[in-house]
Amino acid sequence: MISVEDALDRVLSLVGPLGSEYVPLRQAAGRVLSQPLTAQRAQPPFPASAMDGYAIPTADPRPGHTFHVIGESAAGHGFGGCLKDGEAVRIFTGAPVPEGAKRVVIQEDVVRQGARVTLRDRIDHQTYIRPVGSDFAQGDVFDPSGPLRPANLALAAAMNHAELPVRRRPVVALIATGDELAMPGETPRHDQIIASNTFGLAAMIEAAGGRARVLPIARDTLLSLDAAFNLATGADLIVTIGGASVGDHDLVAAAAEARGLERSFYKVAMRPGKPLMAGRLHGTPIVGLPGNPVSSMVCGAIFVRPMLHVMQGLPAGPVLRHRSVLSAPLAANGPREHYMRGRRTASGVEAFESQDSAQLGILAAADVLIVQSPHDPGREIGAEVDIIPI
Ligand SMILES: Nc1nc2c(c(=O)[nH]1)N[C@H]1C(S)=C(S)[C@@H](COP(=O)(O)OP(=O)(O)OC[C@H]3O[C@@H](n4cnc5c(N)ncnc54)[C@H](O)[C@@H]3O)O[C@H]1N2
Ligand code: MOO
Repeated sequence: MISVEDALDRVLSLVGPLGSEYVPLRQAAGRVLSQPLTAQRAQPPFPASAMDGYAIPTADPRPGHTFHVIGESAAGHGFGGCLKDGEAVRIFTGAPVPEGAKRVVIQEDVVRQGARVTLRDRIDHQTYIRPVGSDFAQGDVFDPSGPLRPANLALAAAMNHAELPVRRRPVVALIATGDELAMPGETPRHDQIIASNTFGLAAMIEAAGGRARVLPIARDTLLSLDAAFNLATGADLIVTIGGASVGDHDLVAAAAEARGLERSFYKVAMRPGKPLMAGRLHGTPIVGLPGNPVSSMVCGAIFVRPMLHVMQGLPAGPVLRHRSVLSAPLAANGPREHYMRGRRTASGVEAFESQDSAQLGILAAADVLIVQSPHDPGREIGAEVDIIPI
């Protein structure tokens, strides 16, 4: 058995960044740029008014000062002329500030009578002019560090990019295995259960930027598993679920070996998730998850998600941990790193009493995994712990 850290290094060494493609802005949310963007123009591209009011050619006007209004500048309809002493242009937010203007006076600070405006008693000292390029200059480089967020997309649009160069989404072939499995909505035999992990993992993969290709359930025969591997051809990553342990019907490794599996490791000192397997099958990375529903989801979060990050060009590393304090004690741990299903409470976090890796109800109620090191002697209320939000 290897450590979780070692296993993560090994699975991450099986993958690398995928190629890139251009996608329309509207499809780029959550994708990762494959090259930095360069602003095609400055923003604002002209000195722009920040307020509704009057553009005047005087930087430091006095109360009572009067101007003759000679035209209007609206957003999308600038004023063509140049302001001279004693003149003003009616202006609106976002409109180009005319040549010769030194500042904008907001309309609340003037009295307008016909074509004349007179400044009221109290006028502030702001110019209300946004200089050219005060948001970004032409040629500025934008290279966000993570998946594209809504604000990033707005910025890319403002830089006049209609399509963005992004990493290809990793295609993940998901193979659930087991004679006991039926699909949701089917009428299972009394000795069957419903395939559940598949759907949790598919959602996890897609939330992490991948595309899940859910293949038909493979039965517990070498022939059926072989057929499933054939269907996985072309995927960027193969993930199997179940059949990873030592039982007579746990045939995933045997079926993969018959096809030339280069195994990287089998068994990790973690709980749940001990019978995890990883390697390469004809060049394609493969991860064999344990079948227990919680085990497969926890291994998905700890190993598959970071692999998908690397495939999209994001930095390699473990899932982000936070610190919290215990609001209930933790019992001593055995030799495996324990990823305990827990919940946030008013004063910290606490682990659920049952940590059975078959119980999806508890996983669904949990909002954190509390990480307990191997051989940890146990912790009192108030002790600090690492948590992983889920
Ligand atoms: N003698 C030993 N027995 C077991 C060991 C061991 O070390 N020695 N390890 C245990 C651990 S830990 C785990 S985890 C499980 C993993 O077993 P497998 O990966 O072989 O998984 P299966 O036997 O196929 O299934 C286990 C369990 O999960 C259910 N399952 C499987 N796939 C799905 C699915 N897609 N959706 C929902 N549920 C699924 C399956 O019906 C079983 O109940 O082995 C222990 N045994
Ligand atoms: O380590 Mo197995 O993954 O629960 O129960």
